[in-house]
Amino acid sequence: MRVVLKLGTSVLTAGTDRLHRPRLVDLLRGMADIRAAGHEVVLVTSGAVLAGWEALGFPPRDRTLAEKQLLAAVGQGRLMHLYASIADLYGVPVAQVLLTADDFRDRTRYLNARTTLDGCLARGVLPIINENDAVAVEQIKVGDNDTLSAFVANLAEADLLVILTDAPGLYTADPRSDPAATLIPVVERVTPDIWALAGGAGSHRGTGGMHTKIQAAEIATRAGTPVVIAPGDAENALARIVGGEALGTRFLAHGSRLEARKRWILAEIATGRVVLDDGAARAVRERGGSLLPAGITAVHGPFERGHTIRLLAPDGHEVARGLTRYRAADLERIAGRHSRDIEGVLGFTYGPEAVHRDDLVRL
Ligand SMILES: Nc1ncnc2c1ncn2[C@@H]1O[C@H](COP(=O)(O)OP(=O)(O)O)[C@@H](O)[C@H]1O
Ligand SMILES: N[C@@H](CCC(=O)OP(=O)(O)O)C(=O)O
Repeated sequence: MRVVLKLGTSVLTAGTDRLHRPRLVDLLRGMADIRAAGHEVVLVTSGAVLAGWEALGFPPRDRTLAEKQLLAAVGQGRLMHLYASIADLYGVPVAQVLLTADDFRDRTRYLNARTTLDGCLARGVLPIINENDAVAVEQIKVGDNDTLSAFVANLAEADLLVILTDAPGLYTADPRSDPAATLIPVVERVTPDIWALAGGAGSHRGTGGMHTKIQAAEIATRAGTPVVIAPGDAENALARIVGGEALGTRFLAHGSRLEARKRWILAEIATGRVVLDDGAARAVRERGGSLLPAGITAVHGPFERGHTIRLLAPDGHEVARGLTRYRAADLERIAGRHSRDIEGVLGFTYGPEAVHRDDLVRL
């Protein structure tokens, strides 16, 4: 399974004012354990602002954006240093990836971020993601790491999103203020009744409380990824959740990830077209195979890398639709050529396929 794990400030501090080192050791051991069992982990972490606050000797709290950016700039490096040194104990190399909303909006940046994540996972590196707070002004911010983790789950096409926090899961009311509140073990759909359960902005150190977690669950489950919100202080929480134990609250996915992806590809407006030779048209239509540049006879742009394009048979009949890995101008130069020539012709390569079979919907 590919798992995106989100750790909130509340988990990293374990109820204190500082990053709680023993808690970080436990969490990293948990990640190392499930990696050793064959799973892939992408970590989305908060805690930069808190780490900066700690490093500067706990100055009076100031909620302005400029102050938070300053604290994050001070804290992000320290946070990463802690992660890197503890992960080292378990032989896990780490990578820092800082993202903002623009990285999800701009298709080229989106695809490049995905390439980096895939590269990390293929090499056994643990990617550690946070919002790039130091540069992200209000207009370009995702704003909270729960939502960021749902975007990352889509980007990484995760099989599961686990959000660990300081509450035992989603309760019928904020358990801090209502002692009679009880745990909701399974949420089939994020309905208005579920939204109504989210209290205010959460703990005094966290951002967003349960509201942003429900929002994250809605985004991820719509794209086909189930979500678990669970307590960060439960022993072996991650391994137990990945093993299927009912810990915290599980939000069920709407259909499979592949179905969601295909729905999304079909919903895109496709103005670009490529014409395939007979062999390629048959491979795509009959086997759902990838489209290689060698099978392309004509390119009708303009389109950019990552856009949805139409794949036409030699008679003009549309056989499939898919996301192109190359923009029109580049495809024109490599059309009809062997994939091993791509780098020589373009000076770079995004891989041997023009449209990968995972990005293709047959019609
Ligand atoms: N219905 C609810 N069920 C559980 N927790 C809730 C609910 N409504 C509000 N909360 C609050 O949300 C808090 C978790 O959010 P937050 O402090 O932002 O954590 P994090 O730092 O992990 O993102 C909990 O401590 C809890 O007080
Ligand atoms: N990017 C910020 C965290 C933002 C955030 O959503 O915090 P939290 O509610 O603790 O997950 C930081 O690193 O401090």
